[in-house]
Amino acid sequence: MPHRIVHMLRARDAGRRPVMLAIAGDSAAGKTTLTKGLVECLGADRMTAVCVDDYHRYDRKERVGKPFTALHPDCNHVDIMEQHLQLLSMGEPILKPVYDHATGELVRPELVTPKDFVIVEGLLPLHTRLARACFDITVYLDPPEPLRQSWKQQRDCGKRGYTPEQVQAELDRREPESAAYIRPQRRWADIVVRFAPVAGRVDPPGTPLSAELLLRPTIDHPDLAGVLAEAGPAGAETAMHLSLHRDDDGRPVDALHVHGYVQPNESEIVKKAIWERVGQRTGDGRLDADALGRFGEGTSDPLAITQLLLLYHLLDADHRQAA
Ligand SMILES: Nc1ncnc2c1ncn2[C@@H]1O[C@H](COP(=O)(O)OP(=O)(O)OP(=O)(O)O)[C@@H](O)[C@H]1O
Ligand SMILES: O=C(CO)[C@H](O)[C@H](O)COP(=O)(O)O
Repeated sequence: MPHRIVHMLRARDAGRRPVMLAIAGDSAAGKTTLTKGLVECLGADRMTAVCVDDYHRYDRKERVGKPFTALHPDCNHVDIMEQHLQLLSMGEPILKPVYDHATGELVRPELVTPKDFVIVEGLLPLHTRLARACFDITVYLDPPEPLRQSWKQQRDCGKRGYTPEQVQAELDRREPESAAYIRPQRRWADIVVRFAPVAGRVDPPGTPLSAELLLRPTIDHPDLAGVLAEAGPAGAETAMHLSLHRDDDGRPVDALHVHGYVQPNESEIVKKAIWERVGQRTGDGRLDADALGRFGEGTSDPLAITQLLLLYHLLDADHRQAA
């Protein structure tokens, strides 16, 4: 079973290997935004980011008239992606294909040498068992569909030269493949992240979105009890609280709610408490706190807190390897 071999190779005592984080989700779900803050916080000298949409089999022109969209596994070199993920997870370099999203062309491949931490983001990083076996931490970004569609409209019209009608037609064409291949990856995530407004609240324009994080017991999460105690008694005006949810399979799972509408000083208390836990695992490395929570032209504390939690997991996985 090839996925077992990856686990065996990665577990054997062969020195340090990169910590691998997957961030999966549909187009414009916020993967690049989440990734960019982490890379800038840890530093590009310590972290490598790879987008697996670079494994598209056809360029934009070639895809016209094909019976599938860019979301379909047949429209991607999934087997080569798997090979490359295995190599990266063992610290080996790859010659990665490159898809230029601005022009829709496949361009010159690039040499990627993994640093201590590797983030792999894209449409299908958790599609196969072998790909999943390469990761230490897996995340699925799950914004409500209307929000994702508005992000895709803005981004594709603003940066990729599409008209609103073209974007809507493409979203409609992709929907069956989103349902068949993208959304099923949610099942394999250790953490499912949903940025969204809180239902029933009317907040002033510009209020950052809140975040709900399902913390599945597939990895060891930090003990948040101390952080929550510092945040104060659970309530609408505190920055964060935990609740018990039923997961898709009916099992109970912790849900962490991070409120975007609270006063900045409330978020600061939570950020400081998590930073202290992150700091215990940092070693000598420097971290740039200002890089967290940035999107487009705005800033968001729920985004910063989500990134901080992922930072904790990355450093914790590295710390355990060193121990
Ligand atoms: N937490 C957030 N709060 C506000 N806006 C956000 C957030 N996350 C993402 N966005 C916005 O959504 C848009 C799409 O985000 P992003 O480019 O990160 O998505 P993506 O999943 O990487 O897309 P693709 O895979 O299609 O390239 C961007 O304009 C970004 O500013
Ligand atoms: O879902 C996507 C990730 O951004 C892209 O839309 C896909 O990678 C290719 O699409 P396009 O034809 O617009 O370049």
